[in-house]
Amino acid sequence: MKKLLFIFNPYSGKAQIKNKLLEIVDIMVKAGYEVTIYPTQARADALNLVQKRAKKYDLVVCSGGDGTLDEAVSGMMLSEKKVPLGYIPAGSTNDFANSLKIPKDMVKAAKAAVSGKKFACDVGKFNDSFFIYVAAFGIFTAVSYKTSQEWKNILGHAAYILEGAKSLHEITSYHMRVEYEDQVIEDEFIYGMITNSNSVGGFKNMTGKNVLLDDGKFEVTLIRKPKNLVELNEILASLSNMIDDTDAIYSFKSDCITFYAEEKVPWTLDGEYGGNPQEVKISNQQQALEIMVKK
Ligand SMILES: Nc1ncnc2c1ncn2[C@@H]1O[C@H](COP(=O)(O)OP(=O)(O)OP(=O)(O)O)[C@@H](O)[C@H]1O
Repeated sequence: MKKLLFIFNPYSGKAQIKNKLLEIVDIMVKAGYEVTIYPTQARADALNLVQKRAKKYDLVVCSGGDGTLDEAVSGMMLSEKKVPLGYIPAGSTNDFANSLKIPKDMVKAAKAAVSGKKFACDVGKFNDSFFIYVAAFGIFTAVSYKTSQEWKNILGHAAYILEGAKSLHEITSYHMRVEYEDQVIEDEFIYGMITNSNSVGGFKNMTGKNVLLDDGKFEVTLIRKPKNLVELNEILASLSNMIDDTDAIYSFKSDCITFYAEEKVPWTLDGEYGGNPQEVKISNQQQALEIMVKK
């Protein structure tokens, strides 16, 4: 009999899994799986369990928010043997599920997890950690460490922080040297985002056009510290129109990018705190993970 490991965060979102659990497990069993069920008990549980146990199963399905998905992906990347991963979204924003066209409805997502098709998805490696759709630092991220609910307000927050700064010197920025392919950029940055997703913070097209999740490339957006009020206004205008029409925003695609900062910089990985390294190497592990999506 095929074996399925089902890991869910019972508290994700509004704990809506409580009303769906029976139906979800029934779908798994009807699809021919013997199911092991594990409600996460603490942070890092999903990561450790997937890393240690995935190899004994034919399929791993996780349910929760971005944090749980990130842990399952990281666990799978560290597992001796990778097996396909299904995802039943239960968090608040679920940018990545939208990008992959994984249904928002938990029951439909469960069906896709057990009888959908495999999609070989790119995974981001961030020093020794992993992310599935976004690694970011800077002004937008400070608020988003807590819950991804707050991602929804990132643009509002950015505008607030930028506009609220009495002088440009008040905006926190990081001096960094950024290297990718044969390019080097050295500047003061207020924000950086490396993504593999069509939407971030619930905003579609925020990450650029023609985004593919299996092309081995990230979309990179870096915002330089504005030099004067004119530039600040250009940045705000670009952000609110979601179009890049200012020199203060660098945007490009790359498969490998290195950041050297003069100080420690706090990052988020998939909306969760990702540590504060001074040096970061981010590389795209092309099609490293099979994710179950709707047929
Ligand atoms: N039993 C638990 N007690 C405390 N924390 C947990 C537990 N189970 C999981 N976690 C941790 O909670 C964090 C957030 O979980 P998750 O992303 O699934 O939910 P969420 O925050 O409600 O979703 P979203 O961020 O999309 O709104 C994860 O890092 C996860 O490791």
